[in-house]
Amino acid sequence: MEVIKLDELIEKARQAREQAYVPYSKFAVGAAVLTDDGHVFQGCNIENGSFSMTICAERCAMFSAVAAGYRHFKTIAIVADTKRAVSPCGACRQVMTEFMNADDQVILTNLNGDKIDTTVAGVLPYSFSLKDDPVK
Ligand SMILES: O=c1ccn([C@H]2C[C@H](O)[C@@H](CO)O2)c(=O)[nH]1
Ligand SMILES: [Zn+2]
Repeated sequence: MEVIKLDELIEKARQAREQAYVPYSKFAVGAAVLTDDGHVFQGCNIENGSFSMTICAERCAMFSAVAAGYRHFKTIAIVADTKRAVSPCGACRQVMTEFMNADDQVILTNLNGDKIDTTVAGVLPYSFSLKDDPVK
């Protein structure tokens, strides 16, 4: 299996951003997740006239990987045309905790090339986990 470089994953996120369906916000976001065996899944934000039905690029990419049978990703890269590296919303951070480990890699970037190389715990410290449930 070919080893994918971080720059290639970011390029996949940029390509996915081109597919964003954003007639309402005009704010296009792209994401790409890397699985343990080197597969890449892309996602873009997809809006809806019933606004709350919108899905973010990050969850689109993660759910696409899950639908293909993957249950763990080691890296997610996110890109938007923002002044600072784009930051994922709370819902997407929570979904990351379901399918990634606390020390797995989260890359926040923008079209200017600003880059923040952080982790799941970095974007969501003290995250909720069912592992804390004493009944389990
Ligand atoms: O991290 C984020 C934040 C927002 N959006 C989308 C949702 C909506 O389509 C638009 C504006 O919130 O950006 C994402 O895709 N990812
Ligand atoms: Zn989100």
